[in-house]
Amino acid sequence: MLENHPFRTIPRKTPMLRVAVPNKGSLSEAASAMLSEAGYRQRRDSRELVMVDPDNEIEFFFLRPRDIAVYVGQGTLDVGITGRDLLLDAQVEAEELLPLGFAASTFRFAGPVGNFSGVEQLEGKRLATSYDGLLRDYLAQRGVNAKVVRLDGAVESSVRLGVADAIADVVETGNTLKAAGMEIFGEPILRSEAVLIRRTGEGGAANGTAKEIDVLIRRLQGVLVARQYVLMDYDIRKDLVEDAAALTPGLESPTVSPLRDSDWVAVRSMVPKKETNRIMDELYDLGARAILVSSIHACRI
Ligand SMILES: Nc1ncnc2c1ncn2[C@@H]1O[C@H](COP(=O)(O)OP(=O)(O)OP(=O)(O)O)[C@@H](O)[C@H]1O
Ligand SMILES: O=P(O)(O)OC[C@H]1O[C@H](OP(=O)(O)OP(=O)(O)O)[C@H](O)[C@@H]1O
Ligand SMILES: [Mg+2]
Repeated sequence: MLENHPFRTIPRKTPMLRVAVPNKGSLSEAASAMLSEAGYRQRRDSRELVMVDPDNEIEFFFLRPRDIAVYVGQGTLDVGITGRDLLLDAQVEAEELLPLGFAASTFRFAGPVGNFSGVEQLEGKRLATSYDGLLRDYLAQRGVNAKVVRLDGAVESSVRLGVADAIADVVETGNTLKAAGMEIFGEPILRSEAVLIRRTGEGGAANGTAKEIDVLIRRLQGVLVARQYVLMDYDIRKDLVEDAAALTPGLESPTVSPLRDSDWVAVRSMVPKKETNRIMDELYDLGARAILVSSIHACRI
């Protein structure tokens, strides 16, 4: 009866790794893009609920990002990609394995312009949020008693509509808050980004998938490094090589190779992508020439 059902499990000797991937929202596209870059097959049609990658012995389940921590926490799925804020909000037995460097946001308090300046002013107030678990924990830690109003979305409208005095919500650019006549106050409750998660403790890799999880982590780390670093090559006079190496220390140590002109050497090093131009300028000022930058397509560190 289950033969053609999308959730049928294919009988196998060793269990496949079961991975939860966001099917919609802010995390979805970037998560699938990262998995593709890491060499995994991803769905072509956004209505697909499950997809097997037989070459890598992995099954991907496309689920709501908010639900992913629940499936992983219960051990139904081995690992998943979700937001750190969603993981903490779910209050389940799952932990972060690897930050993934996309969908960065902060979770913050905000109120009508001029109304609040600190968390202590929230005592006895009504706070609207979609992340009530996260917010209740934070308020309890700080000993603030406030009424938490749980809403599904468009939280910025809740104050104007009279159901709350202030809000706690995801802030990326701050444009949504500004448009609603609100401003942030207090320290950020949390800094979030997409993360790879796994069930906490003993049950972490209960069904013999520890090796596949390690491979997945290493591949994702490879993508992160390839995205964050470039390869820099340059020629420099031998007596300046120590100064140059200080500018381009690389991950372990730069490669220094001899040149036909024995007064000069060629140096190759990995450099943080964001600092490429500053480092090129400084190397040039030092006397380096033929400075070349190339992107890293893939790597294992
Ligand atoms: N600008 C943003 N808006 C919402 N969530 C964001 C944003 N930037 C990053 N995120 C992260 O995305 C995750 C929320 O994803 P989710 O799919 O639930 O929300 P969404 O993008 O608001 O989708 P939807 O409202 O369509 O359900 C959280 O981890 C959040 O921190
Ligand atoms: O700081 P910004 O760049 O403006 O982004 C943050 C806003 O984006 C999200 O809302 P979304 O559009 O997902 O609507 P929702 O609140 O209904 O989920 C989030 O809940 C904030 O409202
Ligand atoms: Mg939303």
